[in-house]
Amino acid sequence: MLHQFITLKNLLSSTRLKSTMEKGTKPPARFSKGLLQTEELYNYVLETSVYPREPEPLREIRDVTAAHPRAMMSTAPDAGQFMAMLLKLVDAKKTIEIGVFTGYSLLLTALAIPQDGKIIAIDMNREAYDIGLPVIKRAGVEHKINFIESEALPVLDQLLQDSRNDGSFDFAFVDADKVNYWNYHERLMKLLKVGGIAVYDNTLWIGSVAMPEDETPEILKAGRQATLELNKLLAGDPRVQLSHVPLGDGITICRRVY
Ligand SMILES: C[S@@+](CC[C@H](N)C(=O)[O-])C[C@H]1O[C@@H](n2cnc3c(N)ncnc32)[C@H](O)[C@@H]1O
Ligand SMILES: O=c1cc(-c2ccc(O)cc2)oc2c(O)c(O)ccc12
Repeated sequence: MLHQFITLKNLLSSTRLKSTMEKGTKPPARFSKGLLQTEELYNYVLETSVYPREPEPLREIRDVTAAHPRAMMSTAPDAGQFMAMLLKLVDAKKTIEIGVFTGYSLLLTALAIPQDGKIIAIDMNREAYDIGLPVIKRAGVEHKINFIESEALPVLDQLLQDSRNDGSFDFAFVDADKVNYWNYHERLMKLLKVGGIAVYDNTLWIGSVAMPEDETPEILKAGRQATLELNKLLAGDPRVQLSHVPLGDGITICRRVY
């Protein structure tokens, strides 16, 4: 499906962009490649500031993921670099991740937290995780990870059954089914400590949030609607300080304030 998204996106933008340019008008921003002005600019950021500083195990996990038909689902390396910064800034020790896939974001988290740090990593499908696991093992951080193969909501509800988990997490990363992000947020607002951080991925949903509904490719519509609703709810949530950052596919940082 992801493959379809990307192909569709590229197809759509290149054909529409071409016809717009043939008419001699400036292409509207929604047709630009990626979230930056040009693909070249994005590559400049990656080549200058991201790849040279990317830890070797993360490069390896990108390599082993590259052959996967849904490889583009991995967290973007620039967004990952920013997450590693946040993890260090809040001195995160106890974290939770929803949506593991082959483990790029999981490994960057495991590398950023201390030796005795812990990550509860939830994914309903273990198959992709097993592709990245040898890299995680070689990096010497597997002992920090508790991988749970499950739908995420029941796991969060189970954690909330134990009052010792209330306000105990430093950091959460959500990168799974868009329709449930608000359900995850409601639970994370109890599990995170005050000052803890939740990061939501894909909050610009491949640029579709700024497309008119009737110009949005069918395949993006459900995710676009869910993301539009989530973004509105998060922006109006007084429990969090928020920053909507245009890295990768858009990430929204929420810091619990009470
Ligand atoms: C975008 S990928 C995660 C990418 C990952 N963060 C990375 O950096 O490679 C989304 C993952 O969420 C998982 N997922 C989707 N819906 C889920 C749900 N309801 N509960 C748990 N996992 C889910 C999928 O199986 C998939 O592996
Ligand atoms: O179809 C996608 C695409 C992405 C994506 C796009 C651009 C980036 O810089 C990073 C990621 O992410 C997805 C995702 O997280 C998901 O759960 C499903 C589909 C896609």
